[in-house]
Amino acid sequence: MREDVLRLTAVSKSLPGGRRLFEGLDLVLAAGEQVAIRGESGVGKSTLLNIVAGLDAADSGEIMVAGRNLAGLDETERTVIRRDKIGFVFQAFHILPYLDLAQNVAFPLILQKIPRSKAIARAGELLDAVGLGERRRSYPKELSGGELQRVAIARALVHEPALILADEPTGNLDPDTAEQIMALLGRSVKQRGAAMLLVTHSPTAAATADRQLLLTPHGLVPAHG
Ligand SMILES: Nc1ncnc2c1ncn2[C@@H]1O[C@H](COP(=O)(O)OP(=O)(O)OP(=O)(O)O)[C@@H](O)[C@H]1O
Repeated sequence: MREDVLRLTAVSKSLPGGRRLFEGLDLVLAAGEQVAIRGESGVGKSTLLNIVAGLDAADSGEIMVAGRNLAGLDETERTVIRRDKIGFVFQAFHILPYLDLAQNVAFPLILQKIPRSKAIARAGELLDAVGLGERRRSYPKELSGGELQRVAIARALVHEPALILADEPTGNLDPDTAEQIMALLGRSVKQRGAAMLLVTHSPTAAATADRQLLLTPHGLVPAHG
């Protein structure tokens, strides 16, 4: 039996001032599964993604990513999990301005010490998949917000991560491009037996997931439409 890609057990988080964001949160993502999380602005959706990524700490509870318990790891080991197992599509794109698009997309592979020519070739394939293959030698400042979003998606998929964390991945995209991007993310998840945790306010993007959940201060509850 395959292990779950992500398992959260009784995760709680309060803000520095003491306000409790969420309490006793449980969630399991099986291989091949896409889960959308919705919820009011400020309820803690982005914070939850940061906790799963090991970029923020929960107050209590257990977070298992690809069979590894984040709490049992030191910062170096957490960095390796982030680098090898997770693909990020976050609101701040973190696209590096001094690298061209192919170099940006290849970056996760370069960090894994994949030979440069192979990494750049693979980045080109991903840029083709998001419709930016012709722009591979362009620099980020020459791109629109929606194009940068697509570069971030190509980079999130290039190293075939077990877990994709996506925060409003279609936020800057027109409806047609958004649909194509969600289909690309979905295919990538299903074909490889990866999993995706998607945070979005968009009912259309959320509807592409296998399950929709609502984040509330009392935990995650099933959401509909
Ligand atoms: N470092 C911090 N210190 C204090 N408060 C913080 C910090 N980071 C986030 N917050 C607060 O935590 C709450 C949850 O923020 P978060 O970004 O997780 O919400 P969200 O559900 O993703 O919201 P949105 O839908 O608007 O993006 C907000 O009230 C925010 O102001």
